[in-house]
Amino acid sequence: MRVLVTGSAGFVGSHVVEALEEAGHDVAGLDLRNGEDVRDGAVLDRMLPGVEAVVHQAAKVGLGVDVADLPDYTSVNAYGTAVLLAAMARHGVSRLVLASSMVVYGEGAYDCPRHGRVRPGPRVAGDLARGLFEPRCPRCGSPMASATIGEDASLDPRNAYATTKLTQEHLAANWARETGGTAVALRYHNVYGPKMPRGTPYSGVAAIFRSALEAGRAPRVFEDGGQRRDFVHVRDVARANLAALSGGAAGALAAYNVASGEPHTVGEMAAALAAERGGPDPVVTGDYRLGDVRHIVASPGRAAEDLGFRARIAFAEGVKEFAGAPLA
Ligand SMILES: Cc1cn([C@H]2C[C@H](O)[C@@H](COP(=O)(O)OP(=O)(O)O[C@H]3O[C@@H](C)[C@H](O)[C@@H](O)[C@H]3O)O2)c(=O)[nH]c1=O
Repeated sequence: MRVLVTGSAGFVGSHVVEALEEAGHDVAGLDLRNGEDVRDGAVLDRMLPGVEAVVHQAAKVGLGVDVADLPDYTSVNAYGTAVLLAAMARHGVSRLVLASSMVVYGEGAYDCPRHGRVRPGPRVAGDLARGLFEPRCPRCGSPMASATIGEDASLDPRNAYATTKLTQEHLAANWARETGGTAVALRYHNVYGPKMPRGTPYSGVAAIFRSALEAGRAPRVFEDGGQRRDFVHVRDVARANLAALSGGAAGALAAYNVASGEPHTVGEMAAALAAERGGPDPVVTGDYRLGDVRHIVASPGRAAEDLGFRARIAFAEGVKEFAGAPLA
């Protein structure tokens, strides 16, 4: 297939390009680093003729918790996707794979012993400052056990980044309905791996820990380090994109978790990276970021069933490689 990858020079995008080429696809790339803006319809008009599918990775990423960030996130993620979809319609491109994110869920799922499956709201500063990190049942205050989250869970985007990621899904669903196109949204969990951007506020915790260790500093673990995440290796994420190119159904958007199915705590990630690099040992600070979710544990079953995608790189193996791999 002739495939256009947007964000092709980025962390995930560059691995996607490699995976698609290895599978024999004819890949074109578009990236801001090469002066190509997805919001520029004329650029798309030049690149889309002959393209059969678009894999849309270009986005403004990061935490996006500052209201001042809203215009930029909306412009790049929401408006950029709208321009891309309109151009795809003009050129009769009928297949889209979209990089979405687990942030569309907000907090993870929990089981209350009295009320069953619960989706708690944001944790409050007062509780976090007192070290009360685990969300309690909003109805009865009982402690809850974290549970896996599936694609049918209610969506609860809580910041600029999350809101524009969900908007991208809605726009893609609209495009699919109107044009009969096929859209697959991949909700990435915590992606890590070679070429991850060096520790900036915009990169994930694995890169931030890795950068600290490289500089001889101890990784600083927030809360008590018990926050659960699904760390999924970037080459597995690239394979998920490849699988998504032949998934989905005409006229609709299908959304999938892209996850390893093997949750680990943030403390485990810090400890494993520090052990691989020979220290320094992580420091558990008790600090917290307001707006962070406590646990988000993915159910990877639907992607396995519908797309045949199963992550192959286990945590121990992936972290061992990442500890010594190049960062961007
Ligand atoms: C930066 C940092 C985070 N943490 C904790 C906070 C969280 O509980 C946990 C995970 O934090 P983060 O990796 O920042 O991600 P996160 O789990 O909040 O996820 C979000 O993060 C964005 C970077 C991505 O763009 C988003 O798509 C989304 O994945 O690690 C530390 O303990 N130490 C640190 O130095």
